[in-house]
Amino acid sequence: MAEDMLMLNISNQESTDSHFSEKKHTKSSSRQKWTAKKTANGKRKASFGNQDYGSAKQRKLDAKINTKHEDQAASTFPSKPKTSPKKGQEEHKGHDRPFIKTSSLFRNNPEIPDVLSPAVSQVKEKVFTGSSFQELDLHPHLVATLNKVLNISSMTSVQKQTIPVLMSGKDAVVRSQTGSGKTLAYGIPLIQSLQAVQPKIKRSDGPLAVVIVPTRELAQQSFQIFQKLLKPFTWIVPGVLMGGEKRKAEKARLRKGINVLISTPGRLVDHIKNTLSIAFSAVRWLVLDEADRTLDLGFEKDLTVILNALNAAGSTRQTVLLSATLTEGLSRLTSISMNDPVYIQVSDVTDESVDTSKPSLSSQSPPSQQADSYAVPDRLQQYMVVVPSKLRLVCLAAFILAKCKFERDQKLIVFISSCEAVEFLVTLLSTVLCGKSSTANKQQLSINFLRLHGNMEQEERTEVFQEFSQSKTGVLLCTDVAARGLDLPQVTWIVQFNPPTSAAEYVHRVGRTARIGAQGNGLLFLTPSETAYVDVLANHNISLREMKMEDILSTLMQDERFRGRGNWDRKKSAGAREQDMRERATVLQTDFENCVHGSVESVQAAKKALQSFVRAYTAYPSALKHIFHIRHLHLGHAAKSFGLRDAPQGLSSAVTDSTANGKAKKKAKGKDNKRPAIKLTARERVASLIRSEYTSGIDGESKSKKKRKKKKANAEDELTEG
Ligand SMILES: Nc1ncnc2c1ncn2[C@@H]1O[C@H](COP(=O)(O)OP(=O)(O)OP(=O)(O)O)[C@@H](O)[C@H]1O
Repeated sequence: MAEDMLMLNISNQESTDSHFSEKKHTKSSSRQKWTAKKTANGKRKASFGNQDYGSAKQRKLDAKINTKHEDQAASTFPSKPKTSPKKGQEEHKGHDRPFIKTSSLFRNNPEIPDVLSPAVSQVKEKVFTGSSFQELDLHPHLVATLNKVLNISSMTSVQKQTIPVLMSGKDAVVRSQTGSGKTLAYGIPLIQSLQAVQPKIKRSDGPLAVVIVPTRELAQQSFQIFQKLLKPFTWIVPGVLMGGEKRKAEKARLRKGINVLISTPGRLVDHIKNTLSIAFSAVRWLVLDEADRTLDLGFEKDLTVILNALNAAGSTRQTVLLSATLTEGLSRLTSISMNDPVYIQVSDVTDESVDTSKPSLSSQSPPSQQADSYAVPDRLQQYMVVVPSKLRLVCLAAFILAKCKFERDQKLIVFISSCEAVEFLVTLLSTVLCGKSSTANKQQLSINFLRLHGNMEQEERTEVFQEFSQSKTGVLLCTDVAARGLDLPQVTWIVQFNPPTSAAEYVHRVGRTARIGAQGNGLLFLTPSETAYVDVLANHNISLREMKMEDILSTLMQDERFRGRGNWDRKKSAGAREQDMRERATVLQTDFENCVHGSVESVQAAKKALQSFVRAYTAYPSALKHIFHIRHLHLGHAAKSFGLRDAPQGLSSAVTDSTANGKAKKKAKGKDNKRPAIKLTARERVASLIRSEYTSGIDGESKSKKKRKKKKANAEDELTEG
């Protein structure tokens, strides 16, 4: 009887099923926990607890729910044959899966439009030159260090162009593609000049060089490079300051003396304001790496404080700005106390007749030619895939399986728009794909899932950064905190699961692969309503090839863990193959949903992740709002991509219960008093979600805790940090 009622309700419409089924699942799996545990070696590992979430009985119930619900309408999925198994096929011996109908996941999706990436003449840069460092007038110990410690002998194009300019004492604005060796392009002349200072530099001289970088990981990485370069020049001391570290310890190091100071902007400002022992009178070099990011809105203020402090100290200095995407706001960049800078742009030098030893543009004028065109590495293969929202999660999972289970030595970085979504997806993907939550018939699969985002403790961030750097395989899910400057070896794929907020950020994200002449690949996920983003990239001479969603999903045919009950003879027809693929995608989605709905905690985590995704969606700049607008989001479908069976219902009522949504209250008036089934339009729900993210009280937090959280979220803008 109860089950009949359940089926009656779910057959009404998509949005009602989750309410009931969620209850059922929560009850049946109340032992599960969405927790992060410390393992024996001290590392945090996400888990759902240690028991099956899907008993055979439970799965049968799920299937019934799905079946009843899914019979409603024909799929709008393009070119799908309507094939369903005959009655006899429903009982598949030796298999505990109930018969899976695939129409829910593949139904009511928007059409996938044909996407034509406009033809562009991609800007190319030649990475290497045949010139060796010996040609430059460098200290022999520095050349030996490059050869022996860094294993480097010939210069890259950007180094060949930049080092002589900086050695001549000039300021420079340097633009060259990602992974082309910009760090050494400024690092080598900087060390060359400091080692020659007479009398020899002493620790007590304080900073002679200040290097500003946007993120903590990049600060650590740059610091390590300076440590190596300075091996023969032991009297010059490098040091790093960055948010997340203990201020007291940093103060003590500053007091002892740091000659090459590498810092994130926020933390340096902090010390300028609070540490008496920081003196800039000896500063001769100022380097702004990833200069366009460091000068982005919000951090301009910090930079002004830093520049004022340097100027007040009265020292004359050389200033260097570097990035792969120095275009907009260039005049603002150069006007920040640069002295007649030389503009260096390693532009199209695939033409052998171009002399790469000379700056490609007039030394007096900023780059205007190709100013809007970004160079991307020559051996980078760029793809995009159009995936309807509902299918995004299974498609990402299938792609990860394709690379990590069925190919060898693959190392992936997956960019996601918010910390909460990273945190949630890393747990969900590792639990379901690695079979940690599996029923007995599923084998375990070992994929090393890691995460990196700004809400993590610094100690753990450092640990993850190092672990992923050193590993040959694995999947790093991260926010844009890892988009710039990081030199993580052997990354084979960059997946942009959420599109970046600008073409420049696209270039930096994708630039974490195909570095220094290596081969690499990028895959950008777009929904059908986001395909105009391809034109935005084309405006910057970036061209992508299309990968078909079906080709990604077809990986699931190789994975028997996701086989449904249908006994498809795949050799027979394309239709049977497609039906099999859909069935498996549905099984996988069902596994995700069961996993999420297995505990109250995991549902809350999914909701939080969904909210943060929606919030991030509102953060696209106005120039991109015609593509990324919350109006285009289908919340129910987006919810599926977080393993939720529906857009959070509780949330809307929580919103309407509070004063946040007067409109909704009005609608609710006069309806069922006991359980106000408030129906909001999709738009209202999105608006409620955004408004209620920190105020809805869904997690019952105290006001002050929420306030603190909000403050943290604001400070943690994932792009630049203190
Ligand atoms: N001359 C060289 N020969 C061989 N490898 C080099 C050379 N110069 C630098 N590299 C290596 O190339 C890699 C990329 O260098 P680097 O991180 O400086 O690139 P980048 O241009 O700053 O990239 P991004 O724009 O992403 O910050 C590093 O591993 C570095 O050690």
